[in-house]
Amino acid sequence: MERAVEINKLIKCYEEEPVLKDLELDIPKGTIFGLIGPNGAGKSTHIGVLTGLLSFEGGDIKIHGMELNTDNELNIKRLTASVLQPPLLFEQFSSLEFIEYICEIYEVEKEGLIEKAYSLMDYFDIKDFAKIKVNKLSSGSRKKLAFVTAVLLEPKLLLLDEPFESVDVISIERMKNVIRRLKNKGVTIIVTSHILEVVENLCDDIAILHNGKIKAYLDSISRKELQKDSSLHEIFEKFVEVEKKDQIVEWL
Ligand SMILES: Nc1ncnc2c1ncn2[C@@H]1O[C@H](COP(=O)(O)OP(=O)(O)OP(=O)(O)O)[C@@H](O)[C@H]1O
Repeated sequence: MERAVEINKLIKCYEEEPVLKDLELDIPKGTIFGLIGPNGAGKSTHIGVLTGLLSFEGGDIKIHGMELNTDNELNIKRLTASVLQPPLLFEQFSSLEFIEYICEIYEVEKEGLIEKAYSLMDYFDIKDFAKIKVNKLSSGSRKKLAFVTAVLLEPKLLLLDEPFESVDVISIERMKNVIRRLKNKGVTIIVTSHILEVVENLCDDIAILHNGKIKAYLDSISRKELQKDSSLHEIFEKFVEVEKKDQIVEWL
């Protein structure tokens, strides 16, 4: 099976403190891949490294067979789009100006772009904000604007860091519909989320990240086997070795 992402012995440190530790991970092309893990596990760091925004100290990463380094940076950027947490937006632009600006940088075909942008904004109920400055948007609308922009870039690899956070249930369903549509077109989608129900129902493969390493990689076959007896929640608890706390704090 062809790989969208191949990660070999990845080390990422903040101030010499390792956060990702010899991380190994291969993600097949055309899958919706869910990365889950407790707070501070390193999920956003992992996404940041894949976008090229964060440097790393050791190991190697290949995206569509290309080594992630300065030589290939531009080619890899052309393949990928991302929604970061918090989303990276330009505050003084209107929503539509932001979309147009990012699409111009990515050299997206101009013909029909505005129509496409309006139809996606309409689908996510943010069309009325097209001429409104980004700094006036609610956090859910900011997420949706970042998502719409990323989709308009027509990436082969879409990196989504907590795309559903702050987003209402109707729009979460619509985001899932768009993600599935992209998968059917051959796009690989990497998504982090704390909402296990969404991950469970959306993703093909799921990996559990804990203490800077992949503790479990659940593909469709191992998921079927494991989920015969346990929920994803239980599997998560097992792999992140959740400390049992039977009592709530005494003073409460
Ligand atoms: N810029 C930074 N400088 C120093 N340490 C950082 C920085 N960013 C993240 N960290 C640390 O790296 C670790 C991993 O953080 P990261 O945000 O990647 O985790 P996460 O799994 O995305 O967490 P969450 O689920 O809470 O969003 C944490 O211990 C965090 O404190």
